[in-house]
Amino acid sequence: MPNAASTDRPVIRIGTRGSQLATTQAQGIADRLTANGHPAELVIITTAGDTSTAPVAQIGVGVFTTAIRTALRNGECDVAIHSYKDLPTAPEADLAMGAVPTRVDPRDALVSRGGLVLGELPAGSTIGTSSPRRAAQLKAQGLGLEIRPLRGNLDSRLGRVANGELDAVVVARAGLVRIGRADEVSEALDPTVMLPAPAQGALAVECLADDAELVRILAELDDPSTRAAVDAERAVLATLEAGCTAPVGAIAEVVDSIDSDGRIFAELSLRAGVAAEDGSDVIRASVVGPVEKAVQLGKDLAAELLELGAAEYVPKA
Ligand SMILES: NCc1[nH]cc(CCC(=O)O)c1CC(=O)O
Repeated sequence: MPNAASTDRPVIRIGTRGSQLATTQAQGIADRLTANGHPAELVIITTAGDTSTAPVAQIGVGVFTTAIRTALRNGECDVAIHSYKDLPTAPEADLAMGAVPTRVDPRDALVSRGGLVLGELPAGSTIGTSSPRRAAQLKAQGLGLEIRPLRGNLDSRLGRVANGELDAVVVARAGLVRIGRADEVSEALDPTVMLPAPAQGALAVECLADDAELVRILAELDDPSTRAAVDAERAVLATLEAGCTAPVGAIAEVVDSIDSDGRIFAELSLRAGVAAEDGSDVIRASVVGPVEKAVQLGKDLAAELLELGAAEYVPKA
């Protein structure tokens, strides 16, 4: 039975990429909307990122997201779902971030043949990633690993370990969780070793800003803690004027703090870093502050990174 929030609106059409990962995460949102009394279905949209296997650094910003936003603006769908980390940081005045649902594990994951953890991989092991952020942080570990390019869907990336082409790959753990393959993770990489991409593991659920009814419906799916964390992480990226392929990592979490009277209150803990592409240096900084100051915390932390020399390692977006 539809609940009190139900409306007479036609079925909500959710635009998503067609990969197994994308459709799984979009179906999760469709199911939640339907359960809330707002029937929803998926509309598959092909993006430049799906039709090219060139490194994202070459195809450019927005490869996975532009086509979905265009479909939203053209009325081919009512809602656009993106992996939040794929979204450019530039604001879009005609679009609303209707919901940032509770994120899954933001960490990167090592998937290696034989289940070896990072510290067990022998020097000379080949490790697949086309992400400058992952490559730089792996090189900074000084383990003598050989970085190899890696694109394609999750299934084909993992396949290159299984078929012996590579000794290991690094991918977002969230992707593996969403497609039900978290058991293949050899090691969830701690952020002190590998800072994840800003917004990794989070979804962006957008609609047109002037669709007030849909803005209200989507708000039911919002997780304010995830939204604050992602806002802080992306403020770091935006302030550094770095693109999604820059060697910039950031992770924020809402944590419990305790005041001088012993009262527990929520704060936002934010860590971020910028790595030299060759792994010769990683500049890191961290801050803890009010959750409602998420964006300012991110801006301030980026300013601190710049003071520490980050600009040298950040290619302009
Ligand atoms: N850049 C592609 C991309 N966009 C989102 C994810 C994973 C899931 C997520 O972070 O939400 C991936 C794959 C990866 O980085 O391994």
